[in-house]
Amino acid sequence: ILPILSYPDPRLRTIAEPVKTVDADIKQLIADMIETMYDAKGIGLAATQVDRHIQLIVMDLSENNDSPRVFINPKITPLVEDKKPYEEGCLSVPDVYDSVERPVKVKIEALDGEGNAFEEIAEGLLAVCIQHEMDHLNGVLFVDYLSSLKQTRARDKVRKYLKAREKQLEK
Ligand SMILES: O=C(O)C[C@@H](Cc1ccccc1)[C@H](O)SCc1ccccc1
Ligand SMILES: [Zn+2]
Repeated sequence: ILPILSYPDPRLRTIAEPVKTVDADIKQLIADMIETMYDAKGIGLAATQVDRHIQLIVMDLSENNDSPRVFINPKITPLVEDKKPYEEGCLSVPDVYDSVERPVKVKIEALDGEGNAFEEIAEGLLAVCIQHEMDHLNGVLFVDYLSSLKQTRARDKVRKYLKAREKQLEK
């Protein structure tokens, strides 16, 4: 299980580098990130969130959490102007949820966990999640789209959440 960076940690603002070769190290990181994502009850996780600054995203939108997906060096192209709001959360901004508007349909071009290139049209939750994760690789958090008042409240909420969790762990 890898530690997940929490907002407003500046390392979350790092721009991720492209992956050159999908070697054994990358495959180990993929396995570790998938385990970390399941443990944290997330449906997506970007390498940035575990302080590894490479263009790697893992995701599992399935019911029984048994079909993980890997996106390496992903490129996203919005296919429609139409945007829709979605109540987003983030494993790096625990206990904060708010509405974010994003294009409803995007094209994804990426490499899979074996390094093979693929292309996919995404709508619905996959479109929301891949754009949320892509933001992480570009040092962007969903709270950046909210008002400064909401960002202040988010910082306070995360601080309180982490303090409470610390106390809990000390017992
Ligand atoms: O922190 C992350 O990047 C993982 C997010 C991905 C996500 C954010 C917004 C909308 C969809 C996915 C976590 O999975 S947040 C927890 C969660 C779980 C189920 C549905 C939505 C959010
Ligand atoms: Zn997130």
